[in-house]
Amino acid sequence: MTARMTPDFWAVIPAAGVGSRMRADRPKQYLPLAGKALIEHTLDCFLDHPGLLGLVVSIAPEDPYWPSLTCALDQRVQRVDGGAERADSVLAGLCHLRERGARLTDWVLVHDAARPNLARGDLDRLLGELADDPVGGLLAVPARDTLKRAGADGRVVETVDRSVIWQAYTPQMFRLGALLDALQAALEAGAAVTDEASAIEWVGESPRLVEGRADNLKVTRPEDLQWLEQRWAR
Ligand SMILES: Nc1ccn([C@@H]2O[C@H](COP(=O)(O)OP(=O)(O)OP(=O)(O)O)[C@@H](O)[C@H]2O)c(=O)n1
Ligand SMILES: C[C@](O)(CO)[C@H](O)COP(=O)(O)O
Repeated sequence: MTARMTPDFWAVIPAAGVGSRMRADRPKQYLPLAGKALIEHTLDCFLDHPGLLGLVVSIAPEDPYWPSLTCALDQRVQRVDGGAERADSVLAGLCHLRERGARLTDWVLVHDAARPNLARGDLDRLLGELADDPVGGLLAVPARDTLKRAGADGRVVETVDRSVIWQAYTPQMFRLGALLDALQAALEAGAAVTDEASAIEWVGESPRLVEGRADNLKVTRPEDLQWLEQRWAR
């Protein structure tokens, strides 16, 4: 812990996806956004933070784009080969941290390469609110709209109680040892692990939800990138 009142941390950035829903000429993390590649904005959020101990980015093995980026030369950034699924890419990053001497009790923040609009205030709130938490947790956004459960015929079955529904965002913050163990166990059991919290839940723990900004969106479809471009151009 430093005098900043937020704990020091490692970052793991899964960036080995192909971005199929984006339908672009390259993986979405390399598409241009406000003068540089989208992933460079994502990494800047962490590289600008004084509590960062180091950052591991999981990149597809044959990826031709990563080596040409300026951030690939930063001494604090290490590259590992990502895997077939997001969870495999995260696990590769965590294993690398462990092999390089990170302690099992160290905090690790996992953040999608495809979320370039993480606000410093959200990052600090996550770090500050979870600093003494026994489990860890994640940025999340409360459901805003009325929610419907759909039947196979495309008709409404019921209206869902939205007061207990949150959308899971990243970063997600857990102790290295706890996340490694949970992710390995969940993957070996074939459990669905779409985020880090799912793995922690799978071993019976309950991650804490820390409310974040809705504009920390994951660039998934072309309109998401257009929205960010317009917003950043203002
Ligand atoms: N095998 C994979 C798959 C995804 N990711 C990363 O996980 C994040 C969130 O995944 P998603 O938005 O689903 O990205 P893609 O898998 O690239 O997108 P799509 O599902 O549209 O192909 C992204 O930063 C992506 O690069 C990864 O590191 N390794
Ligand atoms: C981890 C995540 O960002 C939480 O919302 C999200 O689940 C990753 O995207 P995917 O489409 O599930 O791979």
